[in-house]
Amino acid sequence: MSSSEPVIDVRGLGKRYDIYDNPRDRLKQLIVPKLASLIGRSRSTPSYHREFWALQDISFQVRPGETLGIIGRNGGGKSTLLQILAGTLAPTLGDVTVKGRVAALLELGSGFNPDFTGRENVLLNARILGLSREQIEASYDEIVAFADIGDFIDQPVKTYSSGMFVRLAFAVQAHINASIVIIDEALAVGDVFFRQKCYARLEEIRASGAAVLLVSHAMTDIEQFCDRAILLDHGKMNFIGDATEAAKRYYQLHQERALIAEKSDVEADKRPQDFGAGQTSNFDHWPDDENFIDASNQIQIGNGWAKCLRYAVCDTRGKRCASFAQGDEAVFYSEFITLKPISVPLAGIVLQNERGINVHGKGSLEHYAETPDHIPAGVIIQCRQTVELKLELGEYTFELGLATIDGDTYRDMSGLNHERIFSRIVRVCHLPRAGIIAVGWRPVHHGTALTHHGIADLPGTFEYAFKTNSTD
Ligand SMILES: Nc1ncnc2c1ncn2[C@@H]1O[C@H](COP(=O)(O)OP(=O)(O)OP(=O)(O)O)[C@@H](O)[C@H]1O
Repeated sequence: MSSSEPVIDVRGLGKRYDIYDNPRDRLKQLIVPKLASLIGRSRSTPSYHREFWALQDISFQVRPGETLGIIGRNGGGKSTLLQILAGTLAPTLGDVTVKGRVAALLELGSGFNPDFTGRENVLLNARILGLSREQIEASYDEIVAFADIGDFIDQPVKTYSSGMFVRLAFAVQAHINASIVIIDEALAVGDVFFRQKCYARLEEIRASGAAVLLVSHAMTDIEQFCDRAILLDHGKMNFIGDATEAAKRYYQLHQERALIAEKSDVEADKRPQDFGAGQTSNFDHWPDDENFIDASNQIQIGNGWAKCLRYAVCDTRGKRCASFAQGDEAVFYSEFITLKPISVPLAGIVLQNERGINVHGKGSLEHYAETPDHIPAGVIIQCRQTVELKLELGEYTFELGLATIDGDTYRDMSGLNHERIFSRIVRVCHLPRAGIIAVGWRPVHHGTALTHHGIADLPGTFEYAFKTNSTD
């Protein structure tokens, strides 16, 4: 198979479910048409169900070595699509071509027999998945080592914890030399060490030329692991393309839904506060115009409530700067204008390294910045954010964004968990490719040139104590 030939080819896929309000209707639907045809009245048979299209007009291709993310809000159709690709569900419309052996990490361990030992299940499962006796023998030790469940391998799997069960099931699927690997949130289970191991293994599988399909609600996984992603919304393909872009659109979609609820919060009768109209800036220092980048030439993804006017990255003297020494302070300035009234503004930046990994994302929310609860339309929001660049040497791209959240949530944040807060945030304006900064060596007179090794310099302490060894 040439590397450009797709291993998955989906064209015009549709999946319809027939919804019955009660079991009696289901029975009627089964019997009445048959009776009607017996008495020659099949044309006027009533229908006892509603049609629901879980997937509509889905078309895409996946090539060997590619990782495709599938994202979407709950009920978007992700699992339905994966089940069709895995062959456990039939499509209603369209053509689905899947070439090669499929490892489906959907309901992990569903093929295991609870009374058999782990060892027996591995052998049985691998056989069912199409491995020959020789292939099983060749990979058996690797599977057991990967699962890392110790002596439990010789115990019946009904005695396993759910974590052990998943580890073993994942281990089998990850070693069957599949040409397509389908994963539905399977990696959300297990501890962080096991997840890291799973991702490392998936990288190997992908490097060996297999195609990987990954469903996840964790956009960081999608952005870091996938080349492209499909965004499903109510069963339709809202977007297919670059994974980072898909993740952004996922959030945007999320906000557009939250927007309706949010709008009622921001009432026109809320009196605008004094926003210092006519002043150049409320800050003691604001860089001169020549330091700013005009944001109207930049890509801005937004919901129309505000737009970014301009921004600047400066050194501590307020001069435009794109190249810093490790540990220097960078100052990010930005100006947004509100086009509609918004609640509490949440502005911030995200720094990504050369591998596209978010190494730092922070803003007014995490800094608990002082802000009014309501900002009317027509106000220029000025932001100044400092970041100590205690980072690995290298180039970093930065993103800028403005979001909003209702005042009650902002004030009650300490009592709410992250998910709760996050679900109430409406993303207003986002500049995904605002610019690049470089972090280089710090010229040193004494001490070490590098402040740390690795991506981040984490706050911490180190102490020594010395004592004489009294046994000598
Ligand atoms: N057997 C079924 N009968 C009727 N409707 C169904 C059936 N299975 C799924 N659906 C509906 O199809 C839609 C898509 O479901 P699916 O499970 O594929 O979504 P999903 O994107 O995987 O959601 P989640 O993120 O919550 O897992 C949902 O509205 C769901 O209620």
